[in-house]
Amino acid sequence: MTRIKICGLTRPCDVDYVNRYVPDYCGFVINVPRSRRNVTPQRARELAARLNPGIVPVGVFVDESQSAVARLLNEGVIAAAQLHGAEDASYIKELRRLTAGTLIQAFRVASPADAERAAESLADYVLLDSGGGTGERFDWRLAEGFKRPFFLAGGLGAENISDALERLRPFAVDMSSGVETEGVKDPVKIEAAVAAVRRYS
Ligand SMILES: O=C(O)c1ccccc1NCC(=O)[C@H](O)[C@H](O)COP(=O)(O)O
Repeated sequence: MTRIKICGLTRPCDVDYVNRYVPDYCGFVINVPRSRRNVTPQRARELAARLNPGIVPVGVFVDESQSAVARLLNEGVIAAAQLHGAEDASYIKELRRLTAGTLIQAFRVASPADAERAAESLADYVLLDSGGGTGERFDWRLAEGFKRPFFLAGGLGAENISDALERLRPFAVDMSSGVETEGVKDPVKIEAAVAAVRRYS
């Protein structure tokens, strides 16, 4: 069954929405001030404490120090870290030394070389994306036949999910903009997106 991640939760009611529709993962964008979905580590703690224990909390980071990422993993605030910056193999090796948490490395896929780099990642999973929370799709032809389990992200929502699953067979789909209305999470869109994945699976 294809896993589902709903990313970019910022408010207690967003957590209530995912608790209601139960995706497999949810994401908090932590310490990324340029993001409108940014939350502080303390806010992430409060939101994660409200989360259904059956949903895996993921921290989304951009070039955060390994010690700060490991602290949130080792405290159990998050169970996985999604790395969305320029983190390289040495960064991941050091992070692995500090924590046993699951690591997801995000790649912006704009060329075949990007997909090749992603395939070599030392992380547990890779996430193929157009950017980070942009609501835009990348050229899916670049992910056809991708050789390891991956999260598919970028411009996904209830309307294009079955096409994505049919073509690319990802391990998981990750949605943020596509389950928002006027910049905030929309429970009707979350319900529709989760149902679309479950229906297909
Ligand atoms: O959401 C953000 O603002 C963000 C900022 C910086 C790095 C990552 C960010 N988001 C990651 C995600 O929300 C998802 O992994 C993915 O990019 C979803 O994108 P989309 O559904 O296209 O909004």
